[in-house]
Amino acid sequence: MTDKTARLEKKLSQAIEARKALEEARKQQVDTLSEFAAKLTLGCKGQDVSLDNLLAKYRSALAKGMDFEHLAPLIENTSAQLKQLDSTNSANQRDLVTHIQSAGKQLQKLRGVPENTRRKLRHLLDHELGDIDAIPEFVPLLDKLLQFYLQVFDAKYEIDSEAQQNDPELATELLGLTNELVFEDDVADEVTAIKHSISTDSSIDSLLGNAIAVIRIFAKSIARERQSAQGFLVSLNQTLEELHKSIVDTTSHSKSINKELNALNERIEAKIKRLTENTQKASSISELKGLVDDELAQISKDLVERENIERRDKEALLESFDTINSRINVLENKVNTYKKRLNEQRFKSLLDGLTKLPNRSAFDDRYSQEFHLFEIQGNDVTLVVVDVDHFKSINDKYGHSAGDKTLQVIARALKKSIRKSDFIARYGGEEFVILMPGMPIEAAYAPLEKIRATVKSIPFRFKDKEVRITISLGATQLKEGDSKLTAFDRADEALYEAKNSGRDKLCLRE
Ligand SMILES: Nc1nc2c(ncn2[C@@H]2O[C@H](COP(=O)(O)OP(=O)(O)OP(=O)(O)O)[C@@H](O)[C@H]2O)c(=O)[nH]1
Repeated sequence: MTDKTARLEKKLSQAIEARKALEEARKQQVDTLSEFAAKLTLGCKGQDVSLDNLLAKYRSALAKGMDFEHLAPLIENTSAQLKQLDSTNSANQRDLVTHIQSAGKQLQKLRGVPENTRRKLRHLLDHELGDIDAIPEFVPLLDKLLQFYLQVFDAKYEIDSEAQQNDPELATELLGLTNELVFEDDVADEVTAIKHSISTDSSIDSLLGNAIAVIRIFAKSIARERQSAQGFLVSLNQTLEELHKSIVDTTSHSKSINKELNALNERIEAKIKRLTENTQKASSISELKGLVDDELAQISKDLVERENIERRDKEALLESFDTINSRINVLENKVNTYKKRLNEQRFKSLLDGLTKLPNRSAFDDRYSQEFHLFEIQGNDVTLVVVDVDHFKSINDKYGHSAGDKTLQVIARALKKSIRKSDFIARYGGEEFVILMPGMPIEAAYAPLEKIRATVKSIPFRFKDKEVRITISLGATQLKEGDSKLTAFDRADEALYEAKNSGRDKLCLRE
């Protein structure tokens, strides 16, 4: 009898141990989830200051191990803030579109716009620009393009004779702007055709049409980018909400199971106590047998019930962790893919689409850094401006794509000829800049001469004719009292001198 009671007590204490282990495992899983949720919030950082603050609070609450009931209001606030951010973005974008459209409507009212251009403009304003969302990095470029459009438009109303209808300067400017934009591969042919048209026809009407075409392609690519960003944020938000719900469900489910188990435990303990008391009180073996049989039957039933509850709890818990885990995996993949895209986009926006060299924005950044270092350390920095000679005639004689190919070949040759520590960028059109930190101008002479000779020795072949292409270079060294602009102007003057003294030359300016 005492044996049976001891066995029951042992079984009970084993059950309690198993329960403890289960709770420990659950605690560990919840800790892992909390850590992951904290990392996830870092993915949303940088969108908005108040959102950043809420996310920081959320992370610190998770780090302190705050339980989910207390986290719930924080999560609700964060979700509300995310929604608000989304509606603010939409409102800003609606404003931008309204401004663009009202400016465009005014333009449409003006007389003298060629019918074809007017039609394209109307389509651009009514459809394409309406579809875009303003991603901050793209706004300045879009703005530049629109300003360019207005500039060409003004030019149209200033011209008074047929002879002035061409404006090569504006054409070069539009070409430069188009070069600054990085387009997806699927529109590469369209962009090449537009660039060709800009460099072969600088009439104002054609420039107006081409400016619209560039804005159209650009707006499309922004809309695409925005859609994918929006899709990502929406699904991130949804998955976070689902995750939150799963965790809250699991927690409340565990709470109710705990209550059930505690009641059952109390019942079992009371029965064991009663059994012990009754065995002592029993006056005959048969009375004792009857009592014990009844009680044991009850206790066994309770223990089976207990096992069932625990099994169900364990299964439900495992199932809910599986769901949470798979949601987290999906989310993690989405976050990684999107981060990769963002990095690519950031990287792309600093590269020149044609030559894949750093573009002018990248140069401006690097030049500021080098200039700053020069101001505090006074080290030697040589700045070089390189320009392809008579490049226009290559376009004119052999076509715009031959011109593009030439720029790519020269860019590769320049890149190969400089040191790892030097920096080269395509500054615009057929112009490149090189920064040579740690290089005094006297020492730069020989390597720059070598670069000039290397380009001259490239065997270009167009229309079965061997063509020699040369470059002119102007170089200067940063000196005390310089600003970025004065130093750049000095290098430009040196280039001008090289051009004026017959091209295919390197000129230095102290
Ligand atoms: N193919 C092609 N041509 C371009 C590109 N960017 C600018 N250009 C052309 O480069 C030419 C530059 O001509 P100019 O500034 O007159 O100079 P140049 O003919 O090189 O003559 P010099 O500099 O005086 O030796 C213009 O005809 C532009 O249309 C481009 O990305 N591709």
